[in-house]
Amino acid sequence: MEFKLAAKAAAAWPSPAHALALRGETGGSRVGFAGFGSAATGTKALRLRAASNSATPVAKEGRVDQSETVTLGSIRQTLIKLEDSIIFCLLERAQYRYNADTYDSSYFHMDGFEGSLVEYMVRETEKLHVQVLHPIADSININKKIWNLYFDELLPRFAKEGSDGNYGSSALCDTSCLQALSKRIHNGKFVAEAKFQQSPEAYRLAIEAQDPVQLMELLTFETVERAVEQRVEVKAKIFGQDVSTAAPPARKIDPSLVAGLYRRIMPLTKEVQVAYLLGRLD
Ligand SMILES: O=C(O)C(=O)C[C@]1(C(=O)O)C=C[C@@H](O)C=C1
Repeated sequence: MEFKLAAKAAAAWPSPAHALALRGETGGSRVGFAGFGSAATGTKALRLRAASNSATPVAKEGRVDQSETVTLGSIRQTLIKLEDSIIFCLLERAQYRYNADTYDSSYFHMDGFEGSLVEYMVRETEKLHVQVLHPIADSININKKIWNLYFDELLPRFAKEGSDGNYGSSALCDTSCLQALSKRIHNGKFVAEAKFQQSPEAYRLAIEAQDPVQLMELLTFETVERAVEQRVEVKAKIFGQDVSTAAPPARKIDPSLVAGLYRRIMPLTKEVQVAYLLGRLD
């Protein structure tokens, strides 16, 4: 499968020379990366074999949480904590080179599995989570877009070119990054539930009209978004500072990349919110 960079993203981030290496290597869409899994250490010619490790389904309860735990304030605090998780995941991955073989299915062999090491790792670490939301939440999953965002737009911009042989570690870090991004973006379901509970009448009209544009206007807070961008850039500067170097300190990752990433994350979080709200009265 071949992917194209979104024009918006290309404007936000410079295109690296090795981005082209991604074409055709990241086509996995059979993913849902909510869980966490085991590590594998790579070698140049990957001939990895592992026991099948399917996640055990967890019973789901399709009920709406009407308690005070779903408040906009508390969910925004969760989103702020997830910023740290995302930045630390990116910093972990940035210590390895791009390692193209991690994404090349011809370098990875597993009986009964067609795909790359990273696709295998993500699939095997997948888990189901219990939710306390309206049942519509279960049908909303934009992991394919998150996969494309990470592998097409983000990773080639922050991973150094070339290979260092750490394919398993790279795949493990990629899996953690995808999980953190997925968790953050799908938390939009909780944000939307909190907003609905806070102003049910305003949202009810837009939901009954099945009007995604009006819903998008209602749930958007530009000042909050600008504050998020500024905060994550500052965090990336501080967390990614290499203290072993003399002034000016070297950065393990370009802080503007993280701000750029959030300019892509927030619209996806809002997309999840709109999808949730459109089905909220079903
Ligand atoms: O804080 C909110 O109200 C959110 O909906 C979250 C979020 C975000 O993704 O950070 C998304 C939309 C808003 O415009 C502001 C911020």
